[in-house]
Amino acid sequence: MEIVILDDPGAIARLAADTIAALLHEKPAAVLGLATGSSPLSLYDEVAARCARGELSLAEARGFTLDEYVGLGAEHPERYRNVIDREFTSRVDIARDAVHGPDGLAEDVPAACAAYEEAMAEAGGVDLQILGIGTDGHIGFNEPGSSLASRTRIKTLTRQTRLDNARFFGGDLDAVPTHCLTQGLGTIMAARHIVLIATGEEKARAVHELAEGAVSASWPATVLQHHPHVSVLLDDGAASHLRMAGYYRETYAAKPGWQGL
Ligand SMILES: N[C@@H]1[C@@H](O)[C@H](O)[C@@H](COP(=O)(O)O)O[C@@H]1O
Repeated sequence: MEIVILDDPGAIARLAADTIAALLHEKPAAVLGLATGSSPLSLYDEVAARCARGELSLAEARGFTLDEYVGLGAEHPERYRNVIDREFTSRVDIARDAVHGPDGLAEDVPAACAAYEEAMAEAGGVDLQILGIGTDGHIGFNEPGSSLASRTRIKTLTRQTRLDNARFFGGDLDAVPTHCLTQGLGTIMAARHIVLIATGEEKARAVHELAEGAVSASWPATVLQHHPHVSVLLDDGAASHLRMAGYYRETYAAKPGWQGL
């Protein structure tokens, strides 16, 4: 796991966008794993700006989102399918039908989850997975207690996650769905490269557990310690509980500029 601490949020977005650009240069039809939440927004802005300037094309790329609320109507602005269209798909040149997400309105939920796993496998798996992290250490919507080997399935959201996400629902906790479909931890672990972005002090405890805690379902993101290629991009606030912050800073500062994540 490589920990990169950058004070400037723009630098985090540029570094993550450089990583996407390098991948697309090698493999124009790359499969991107897309995350919702506020953490990747400046990255999506950066990718959209590069596409607008003609520096980057996602015309052949494909995308799979991590998760989806259960039961939000097709037109609901917070339905993750709509969020990802608004924040990403509609702003870059990726084909709209090349971006997929779990079906939160499916009648047969287990079948929809299995179909989603199959679609990802058929696409050849995710090349680069963008991740955020919840304050309780969840990734996707894999709440504490999630099996480290889990695959796409229905989950009950914790009260903490619903409280955290109430800001997207006008501050109304009751408006936040109670259930979601999410790629499992095992599904996320199958991605070839994972770039996790966390900013702000409210993420500091979760980031400490992710990088320096014991691997445990109590802090689901700790499963990433078993992944061979994870890049964790942090600002000072999110890095503020890291015991080894000085070491991570020195290590990254000494890294040759040509070497990507
Ligand atoms: N399902 C999403 C996660 O994918 C995201 O990482 C997390 C953190 O969100 P934010 O980036 O807004 O802090 O929130 C939600 O629960």
